[in-house]
Amino acid sequence: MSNRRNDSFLLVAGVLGAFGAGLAAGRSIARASASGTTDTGLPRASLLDTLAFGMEVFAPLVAQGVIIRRSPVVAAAERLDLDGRAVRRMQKLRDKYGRGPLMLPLPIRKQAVVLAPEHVRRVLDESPAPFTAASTEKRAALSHFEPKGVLVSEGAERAERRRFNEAVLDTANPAHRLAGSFLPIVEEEAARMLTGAERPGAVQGELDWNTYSDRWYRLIRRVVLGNGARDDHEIQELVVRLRGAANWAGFHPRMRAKRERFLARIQMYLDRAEPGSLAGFMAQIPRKADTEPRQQVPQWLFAFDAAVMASFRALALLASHPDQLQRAHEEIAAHPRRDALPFLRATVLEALRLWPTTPMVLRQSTAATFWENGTMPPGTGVLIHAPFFHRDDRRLPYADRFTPELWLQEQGEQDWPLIPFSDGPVTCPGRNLVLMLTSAMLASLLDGRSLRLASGQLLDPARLPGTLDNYALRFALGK
Ligand code: HEM
Repeated sequence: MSNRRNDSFLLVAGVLGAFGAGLAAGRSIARASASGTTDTGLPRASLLDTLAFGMEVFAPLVAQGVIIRRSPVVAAAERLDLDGRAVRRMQKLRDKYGRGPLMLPLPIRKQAVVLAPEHVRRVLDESPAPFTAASTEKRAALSHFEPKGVLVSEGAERAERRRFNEAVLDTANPAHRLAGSFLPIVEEEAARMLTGAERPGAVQGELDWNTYSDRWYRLIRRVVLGNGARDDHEIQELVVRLRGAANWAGFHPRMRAKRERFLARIQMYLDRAEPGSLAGFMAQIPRKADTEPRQQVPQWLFAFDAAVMASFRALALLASHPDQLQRAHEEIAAHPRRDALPFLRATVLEALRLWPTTPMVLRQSTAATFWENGTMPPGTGVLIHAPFFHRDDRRLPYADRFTPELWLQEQGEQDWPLIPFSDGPVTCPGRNLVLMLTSAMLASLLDGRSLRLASGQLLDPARLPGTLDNYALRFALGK
């Protein structure tokens, strides 16, 4: 553990060092144009503001782990309120520079930060062209395990892989057409979580992160690859190792042998095509030469992590809001079928709004783009900081409160942009599947049971924390 902690602190120092060095090298460039606007009219951040952005917004997110979270850094982020500070820094940048997009004077890269809600909408609506999701840093990270995944694909290949993902994940359908196979798996794994029977040392009736996530990973392998993969710990270890490397993007050597072993194992399950799993369903979906089915699967295995985190945090929200917990119990009693639980879905969405699991939505412009106040050159990285738009207390009266109603009614312009699953043509195609499984999991755990936060103080409903360390949460569930 202490090695992991040292690693984490080294990483923070490294990220800050790299950002600082880049800035130092770029000093001369910035001096040449210190007027606060670029040659093409967009506002340009001062060196000090760029450094503050690097230290308070960018570095904490990279240090917490973009592809796989580093738990000790998440704990430190909660203690130091790093995500809250990041939002306040973004507010200061908006106060000073207006609507943006704000260009950062980095020597190594053209980089913009989005400051206005309508610009978020534009960038997401105009993806993947001229704002490609396959940005340089995303390609560097994801090529460790899925170089042909849809998220890092372009042009006709992207269109085909997107079609394939949407078909297998049944994107448009609130209840996946394999709900009849998936929901009993949720029920079974929830029951095992509750007994904790197979984990030595686990306390009966108490649910900690290790028990919760172990059972979820088993559930995910069953849903994605089939029951035969339930205890395939090797594939789990491979995905964790490869994602660990991906956190370092291009700075970590490629582990080609591991990647091949991982993809070959996925292929084995796809060949087996177990009925009732996504692997089985996939076998019925037409494909073309460049679909690359097995390279779409790693994203499904790893993106479920966010669902595990969000649903555990959703439990913390319910435990801290007795009226809402009562409402959850009423919904569960009234809906014995677990494929339509709007309030519990809204609770998971709120956990994702309050603590977004994709805090940085990244794009890169493929052509010059024209804005009210200037032109952004092609090849510019565009960063949308989701927590700023989700938790901006100057704009949103509910910024720091649990507000499930937001997701139960039609969202208004004033709520835009709440983008836990992104939006536009690159929006997450797994959204409905995730919401179905997580809400069913919450229902199975809470059905007829009381819920208490056993790991510490309740959350303050008037001011929810900027970071919530999911790894430290523990719940008592009783009859
Ligand atoms: C709570 C859980 C999840 C959250 C919050 C989430 C969020 C996101 C976000 C924000 C993006 C867009 C990234 C970008 O714009 O750059 C995305 C993309 C994607 N997600 Fe999810 N995701 C989740 C779970 C899943 C699951 C379980 C699957 C599959 C089973 C999945 C499949 C995908 C795929 C394939 C893409 C790429 C879409 C494309 O490039 O067109 N996600 N997700």
